[in-house]
Amino acid sequence: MAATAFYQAIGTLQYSGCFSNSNLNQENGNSSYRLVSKVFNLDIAPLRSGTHCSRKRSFSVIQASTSQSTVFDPVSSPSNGSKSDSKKKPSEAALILIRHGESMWNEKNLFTGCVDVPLTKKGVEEAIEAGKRISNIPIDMIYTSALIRAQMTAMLAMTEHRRKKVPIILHDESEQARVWSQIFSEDTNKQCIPVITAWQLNERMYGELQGLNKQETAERFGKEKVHEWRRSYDIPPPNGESLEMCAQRAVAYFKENIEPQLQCGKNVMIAAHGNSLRSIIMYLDKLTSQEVISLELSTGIPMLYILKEGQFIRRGSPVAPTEAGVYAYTKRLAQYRQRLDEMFQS
Ligand SMILES: O=C(O)[C@@H](CO)OP(=O)(O)O
Repeated sequence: MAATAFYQAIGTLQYSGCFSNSNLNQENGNSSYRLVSKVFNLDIAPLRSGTHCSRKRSFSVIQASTSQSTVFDPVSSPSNGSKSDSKKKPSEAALILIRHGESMWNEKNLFTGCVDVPLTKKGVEEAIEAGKRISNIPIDMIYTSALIRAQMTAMLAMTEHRRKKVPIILHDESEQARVWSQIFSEDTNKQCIPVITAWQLNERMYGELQGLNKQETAERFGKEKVHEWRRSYDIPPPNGESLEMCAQRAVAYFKENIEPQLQCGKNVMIAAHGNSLRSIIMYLDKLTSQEVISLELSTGIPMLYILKEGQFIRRGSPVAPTEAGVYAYTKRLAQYRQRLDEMFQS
């Protein structure tokens, strides 16, 4: 892979500012550039298969299948190991974070928050492009917010995944919804990826700014004030949520529901929003409330983390599916890709 290509791709994350004066660990060190060197370093630590992970909620037949790793899958994801090592504790899982593609209110420069706005055509294209970038990375479970722009992004991205499993939204809003969305074929279940929607992953509620133009609001209230509302950690916009308040629900949800899946070896994708993901990244990267101020996420750019021996390691953004080096982040991911290559010969 040309290093410049990676620099360009990672640059679009606008993710460097927060590292320039941070005390992050070596993996996450000063800006994206340390990530670049990491891409070429093969991590050959042996991966163990996942133990069975119990889900808190019951999701009928699909749920059962997501926890059955003993069923033979010709391209099983790294979390689904062989019978012989199924008792060992998993030591690694992939976590993909994607901010939704451009929404129709991003395009109009309006504060959006919890208003449920769909993607633009550009946002659709960004989601598909994001899908190409993660098409060789195993995904066992998907979490999205309750908002359509995040759900569209997840679904569109999955149309590009080489494994061709079908993402299925698990409806558990009522007993009837659960019963009526059951699947009665175990074979079909094995080809599905459960998608869990959670309001806790929603964009932060922007209060009385929702629907206002960002530029006009800055002219009216002053640039500094609006920047404070948009990026400070603990100052909420009028009648809205601060990032701290958003973190209280989003990070709590992550810790309670998503992290246990990763610890069980499940590979997870989260499609969510600028601020709910900023709060989760703040937790993963151990950013301070000062550092998070300059953390900006672009629309539709996937970011990969590896959970390994209890630590989240940020691996940056996969560049393109054709770049072999990108998928050699770990031996386990490289093996997954190799199996896909062998199976689909593309
Ligand atoms: O309007 C919003 O909901 C968010 C994300 O688009 O905006 P900001 O970048 O100001 O947090």
